[in-house]
Amino acid sequence: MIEIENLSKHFSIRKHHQGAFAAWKNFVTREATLLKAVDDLTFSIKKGETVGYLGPNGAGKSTTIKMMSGLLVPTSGHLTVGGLVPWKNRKAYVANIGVVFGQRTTLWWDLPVIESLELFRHIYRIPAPRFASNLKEFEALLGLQEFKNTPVRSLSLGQRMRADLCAALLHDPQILFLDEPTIGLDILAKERIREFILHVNQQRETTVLLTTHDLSDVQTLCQRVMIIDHGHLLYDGNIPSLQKRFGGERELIVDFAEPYPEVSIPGARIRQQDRSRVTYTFKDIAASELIRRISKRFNILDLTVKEPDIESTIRNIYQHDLLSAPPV
Ligand SMILES: Nc1ncnc2c1ncn2[C@@H]1O[C@H](COP(=O)(O)OP(=O)(O)OP(=O)(O)O)[C@@H](O)[C@H]1O
Repeated sequence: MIEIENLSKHFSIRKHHQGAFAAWKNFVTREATLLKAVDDLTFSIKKGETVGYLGPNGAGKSTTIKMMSGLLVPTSGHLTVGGLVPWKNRKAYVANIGVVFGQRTTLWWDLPVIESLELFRHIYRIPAPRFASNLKEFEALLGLQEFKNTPVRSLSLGQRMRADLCAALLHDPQILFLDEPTIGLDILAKERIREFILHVNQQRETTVLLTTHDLSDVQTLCQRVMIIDHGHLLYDGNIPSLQKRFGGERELIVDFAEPYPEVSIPGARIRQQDRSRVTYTFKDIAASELIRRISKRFNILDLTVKEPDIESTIRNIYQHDLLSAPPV
């Protein structure tokens, strides 16, 4: 569905010197440096996949999405989406994609939501029955009724995002690009949007590429994650493998039948001991083996195993540059 090979986007940035002489020098020499926002990227995405596209600020995520949606032309490399080149076959291409940028709306600011949606019907030449049935379905799922006659400028952020999602999908695109679709939303609004994206992916087999800094979006929606930084692809795989490779330690909380004075176990560290409750941390040993070792020596009342959360795994990767070399 999406094929990307050796894709790069470089920006030429003018150097800025301070002062009048420097400004003159700037003007005369037009000194520039090259910023490699996306650098030699290769990957492909199959129909129906939901992929989380992650990376720290400035990593090159939006630049990639802009190229994929045809808003930017690459410096070099190959990119096709559904067999089309996004910035060449514009008309045929936009019929195939839906785009939502969390930071800005594609709707008409002064028009009521429903009139904006009607305009999309004309722009995309959506047949009337198709438009009506899609609108009915999306209205119900996104709860648009309560604000469909309100001008876009007066909507809350969560309402605006719901209206934007509806607008992006009315023409039945096969691919949906989402750039920070839940940014700034409260937990309930986020949940509603995630449920809607899942529904669309499952019922219509829409391919979804999602950039977000909210990792619970990724956990709920994505079977696959790609991590980029400095324009390079650093990781491409699923969340469990990422956790296994870069996750922190797991925790085993044990409630003993009585307080034992010495509860050390080979393969685990004691993080906390509070009378008969002990918290162990472990990484290179199976939980079942650890439990076996403990139960051999002590009487146990209760056990809980806690996985490291994805948030701390990703933080660990960014902070320690764990993926910088060699690339996967
Ligand atoms: N039009 C442009 N001209 C010059 N530099 C640009 C332009 N667009 C993006 N950049 C630079 O390219 C790099 C990648 O930016 P991009 O917006 O793709 O990052 P991002 O991963 O989406 O970041 P964020 O999570 O902060 O949105 C940044 O250093 C940015 O300043």
